[in-house]
Amino acid sequence: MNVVMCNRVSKVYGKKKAVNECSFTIKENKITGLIGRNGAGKTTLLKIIAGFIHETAGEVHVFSEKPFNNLKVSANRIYLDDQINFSNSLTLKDILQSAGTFYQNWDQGLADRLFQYFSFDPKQSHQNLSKGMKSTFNMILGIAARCPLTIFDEPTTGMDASVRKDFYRALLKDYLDHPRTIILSSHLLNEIEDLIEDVLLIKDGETRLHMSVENLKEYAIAFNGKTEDVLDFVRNKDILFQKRIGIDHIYAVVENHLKDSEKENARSKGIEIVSVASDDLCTYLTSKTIGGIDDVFN
Ligand SMILES: Nc1ncnc2c1ncn2[C@@H]1O[C@H](COP(=O)(O)OP(=O)(O)OP(=O)(O)O)[C@@H](O)[C@H]1O
Repeated sequence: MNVVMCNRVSKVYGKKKAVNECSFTIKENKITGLIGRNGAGKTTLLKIIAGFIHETAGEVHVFSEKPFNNLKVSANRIYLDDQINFSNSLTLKDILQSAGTFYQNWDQGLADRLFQYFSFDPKQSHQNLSKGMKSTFNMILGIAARCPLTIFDEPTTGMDASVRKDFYRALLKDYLDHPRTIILSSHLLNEIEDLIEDVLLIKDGETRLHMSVENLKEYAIAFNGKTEDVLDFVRNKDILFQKRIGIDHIYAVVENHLKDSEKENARSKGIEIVSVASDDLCTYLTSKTIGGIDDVFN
């Protein structure tokens, strides 16, 4: 079953198209990583899916309903980001307790154990938490709520490395016992690569790619060798990224549609064929130029 369906969804703020005709579906009980650069439209897209803001054009369905101001959708999803605010009169313990009355699948025992593990003070107010501690507290809410649709918008903002690791591990462990549909946005694929099943990559508000992490690993291939030989070899191919190495060498990345015979041909010319890390590939696919920052200096 599709939990999220977006068909040519756009969101315009004044003259800015934050989301531009995005189309994709997210199936039930999958963890999807929404990856994109700063300003790519991740938050806008997630807020549309959560039902906080209305799309300008296109069609969005969440649990087969239009999400904006929809009770069924809001009862079945949780959206967490670092902007979340709670009343100052509530302590952290109060917030956890009231969450239990709000979310049908709430696991108070798990929330309490995570709360203790991360050494929170039950009497503290949410407002006075540090940035990283706010994110950690949000994580507890997001995991213990066990909502059928769980949306984390850049959940690890401010977290230190060990808390980040703990977060991903806790989320994965709980997901394996209680599968649900989870969307996590991030700038960095490598951090969440082991956790997610699918990658939804957006660039300038448009869907650039939507596929499994497994397929993403095979999506591109790189050639490393003498500039003349490599450029000759990739002449009729779309170059996703290229970088000059030294005086007469180049590294060029193209989509991986190569036949074995072509690979052999490249090798026979002394060109090295190397795989491309998924994280690097996402950077190349969302870059404004095929040379990246080097183009500024060339
Ligand atoms: N309320 C708003 N009014 C005007 N422009 C907005 C508004 N919200 C977002 N934008 C613009 O829409 C674009 C997409 O913003 P969005 O916050 O969705 O990106 P993002 O991918 O989440 O970015 P980041 O990774 O930096 O948080 C940006 O150019 C941003 O300036």
